[in-house]
Amino acid sequence: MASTGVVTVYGEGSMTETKQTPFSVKVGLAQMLRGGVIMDVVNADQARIAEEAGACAVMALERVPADIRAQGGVARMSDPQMIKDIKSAVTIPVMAKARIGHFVEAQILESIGVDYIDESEVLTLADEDNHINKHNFKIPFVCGCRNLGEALRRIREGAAMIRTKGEAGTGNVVEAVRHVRSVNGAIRLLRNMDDDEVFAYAKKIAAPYDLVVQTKELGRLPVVQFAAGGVATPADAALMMQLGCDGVFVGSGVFKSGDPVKRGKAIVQAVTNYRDAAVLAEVSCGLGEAMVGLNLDDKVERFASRSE
Ligand SMILES: O=C(CO)[C@H](O)[C@H](O)COP(=O)(O)O
Repeated sequence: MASTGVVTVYGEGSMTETKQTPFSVKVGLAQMLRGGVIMDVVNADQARIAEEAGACAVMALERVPADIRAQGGVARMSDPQMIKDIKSAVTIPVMAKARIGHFVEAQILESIGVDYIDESEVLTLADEDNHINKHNFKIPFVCGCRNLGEALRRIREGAAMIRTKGEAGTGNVVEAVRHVRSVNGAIRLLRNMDDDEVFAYAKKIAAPYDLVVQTKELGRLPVVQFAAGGVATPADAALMMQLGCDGVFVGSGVFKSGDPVKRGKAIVQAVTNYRDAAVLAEVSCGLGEAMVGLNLDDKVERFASRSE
């Protein structure tokens, strides 16, 4: 995780090859984001704020998750022109979201030159059974997960980067913590498992056996693992890092707060200095209003459960 040095690139020989770009190259590209913050932005001005704050990449989408929750309706891929405007406004990588299973949205995003595609449960599902075959694309994909089995299923489909899902748009970090602990706790169990037990464990978590073995050997996922969904403060971001993530996605937490410029910078500083409580205290001072946030009772829709 963040403290374990360089991630081994597993790909050739052990995972399905893409038709266009070796899987290991996509995994390597995603590794370049380690230690960074990826910020959701909905226009070029926000993208400039994110870059200025030190974000390692931006996620272009038409509504931050808190607004998707509040406004409802079908959430789809953003207007390609808006994404192009964001691409022209910044020098850092630009990600964009496609609906789960909507490989044509992904084809469009690839054709306009986005750097990464997020196949995201934050958008409305396009296919209830199938995710995109990500090996058919030359750019890397990031996908969400709640547990180890889900992470490895996405990697088998070609995801070069994993983010734990959390509950996007709630400003509540509890689900993000649950999902990071679930993935990393399962990896700790796996690490201590007898080799003979791995066959049954792979079946139990519905994950490809060879990827389970690789994860056991590495003691971590074979791709970068970011946290997402509900991170709203510098302390939340540092918590994700101390729990073993490689970086953090922040959406609503920045641009639904009282002072996005200040909070964005503070969250980036917190991820860089995640073990330094004095720095965390300093950057947490005077940030203005945090996003209001939601307590997760039964009435709150769980985006994280939309896919397995
Ligand atoms: O959808 C995302 C990643 O795919 C968002 O970047 C992330 O989940 C943002 O969530 P929040 O608005 O709660 O910070």
